[in-house]
Amino acid sequence: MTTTPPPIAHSERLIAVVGPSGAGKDSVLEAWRTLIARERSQAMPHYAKRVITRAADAGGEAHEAVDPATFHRLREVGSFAIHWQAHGLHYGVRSESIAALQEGRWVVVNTSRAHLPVLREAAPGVRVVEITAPCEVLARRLAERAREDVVAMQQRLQRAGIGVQADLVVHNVGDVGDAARQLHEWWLTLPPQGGGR
Ligand SMILES: Nc1ncnc2c1ncn2[C@@H]1O[C@H](COP(=O)(O)OP(=O)(O)OP(=O)(O)O)[C@@H](O)[C@H]1O
Ligand SMILES: O=P(O)(O)OC[C@H]1O[C@H](OP(=O)(O)O)[C@H](O)[C@@H]1O
Repeated sequence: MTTTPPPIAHSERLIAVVGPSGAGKDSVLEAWRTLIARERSQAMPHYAKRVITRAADAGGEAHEAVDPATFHRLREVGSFAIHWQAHGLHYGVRSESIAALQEGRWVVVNTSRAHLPVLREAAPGVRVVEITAPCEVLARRLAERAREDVVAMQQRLQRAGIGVQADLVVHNVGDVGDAARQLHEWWLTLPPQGGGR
């Protein structure tokens, strides 16, 4: 039996970061975190950790690695506020990972473009940030990152065209710090979080 994720309260402070594989979602979020840390007056948004059926040592973000059986069990008992599937992997965000929304804090989740319609149903206030780059740039970055094999990279590139309606589009083609700055400037136009910025 598959459980439908419950509605997400206070979703107006949820930021969904999406974009094609290799666009630099993780990199821009990391650069944004560094930027905010430098400007100490600003409270950090909460970055939601992901549960993924991918090996812990696969590289990239620090995710919670689980096997498929564990993932399905967690999903069936309703542990996830958000969950989706892509690239043959399962992804989930535990309810406690977005609990900061209840305190009026901003919560950032790196999620899937294909899953956005479902997420918008559960979280009508969600703000969507698309991070993107041209196809040839994606191909080069995926090859350089070398986290996936060639077939998996091709499959990721084939999804590059999935369209999104976003509140902010960041073209991450130059310095990653510039992309993070664009995201930051946009975030500063939004209502401050509980406890201020
Ligand atoms: N502005 C940039 N300039 C040069 N390289 C970049 C830039 N942004 C990201 N990269 C590099 O591109 C690769 C992909 O970046 P990253 O893993 O952040 O993308 P992603 O969108 O999170 O991808 P995925 O969805 O596959 O996890 C990484 O090796 C990263 O170091
Ligand atoms: O192609 P779409 O549906 O946008 O997204 C698919 C998935 O690919 C990326 O995952 P990863 O970080 O590369 O594992 C995204 O974060 C998302 O979870």
